[in-house]
Amino acid sequence: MKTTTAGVRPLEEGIRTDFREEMDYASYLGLDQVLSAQHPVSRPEHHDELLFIIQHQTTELWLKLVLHELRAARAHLDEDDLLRALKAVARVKHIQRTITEQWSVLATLTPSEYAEFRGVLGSSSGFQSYQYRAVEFILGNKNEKMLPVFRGNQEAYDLLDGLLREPTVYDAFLRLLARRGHAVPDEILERDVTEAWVEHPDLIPVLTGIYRDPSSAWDIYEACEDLVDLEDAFQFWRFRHLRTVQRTIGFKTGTGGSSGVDFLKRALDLTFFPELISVRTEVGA
Ligand code: HEM
Ligand SMILES: N[C@@H](CC(=O)c1ccccc1NC=O)C(=O)O
Repeated sequence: MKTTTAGVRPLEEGIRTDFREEMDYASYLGLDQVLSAQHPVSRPEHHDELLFIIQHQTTELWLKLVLHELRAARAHLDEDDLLRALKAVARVKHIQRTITEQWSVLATLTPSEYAEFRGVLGSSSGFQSYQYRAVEFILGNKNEKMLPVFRGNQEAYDLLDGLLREPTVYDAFLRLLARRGHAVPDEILERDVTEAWVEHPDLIPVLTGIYRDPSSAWDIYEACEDLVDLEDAFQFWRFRHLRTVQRTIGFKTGTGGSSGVDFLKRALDLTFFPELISVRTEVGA
């Protein structure tokens, strides 16, 4: 009878083992920088602060990729390459699902554990996440009142100031629709892109026409549904964040100075693409 042995798997002849003179896994990934970028400030160091830091840093790394892909999607839309834009959006949706799922790790931080080191955080808060703001801006939730928060960080300020002045992914999508001959209102095509998006009622009939006859523009119809997926996924992240906040600090005031849960709740009422929601009221009405 074959017995199970703990044993040791022999290394194959061809496996490389000498990286004294060439790039290896750690040097390619810059692991010396990445794995030495966690600096707990609690003294003595609290066991759970590493979790708190890594949860944020992994989210920020994923947000860096989200921004990279949304910039690419916007560029592909500007080049009328809708399918290539949708491939970038599809990747973003998977990233969003990943960062939403990882809330389950932070949810293992109990209120008592968090209270033991929350004090060392000072006024720092995720409210000051410039990559989160950048993703909100490129999707259309622009707010120039956010920029002063980043006066002390020129790189962050310039990133957000740039995105504030650029068209959003939705602008690029609607301009593509106009180039395809759809009656996108001029007020949209000529809008001040530094402003937050507000619903344009005259756009709804254009989208209703597509939703009532998808065969007239299947790729546009699919793109609309993908944008709604993107918004849903963003809201799911906001909701998981809100639930995590509620379970760790209840209804305390936030370190960033907000009312906390009630302030976060109001973000759930926002929508990046209001007309794509309103069209659902019209279809089948
Ligand atoms: C124990 C865990 C957490 C607590 C208690 C918490 C609490 C809060 C609170 C109270 C706010 C409102 C602003 C303020 O007054 O501070 C906030 C905002 C925010 N937090 Fe967290 N947070 C936690 C984890 C995270 C994590 C892991 C991230 C990931 C990056 C994050 C990202 C954000 C963002 C982006 C905002 C701004 C949201 C908005 O403006 O709507 N938070 N957080
Ligand atoms: N605003 C949070 C503090 C907090 O969560 C935080 C602090 C420093 C860096 C990131 C944070 N995450 C999200 O806000 C609180 O009120 O406890």
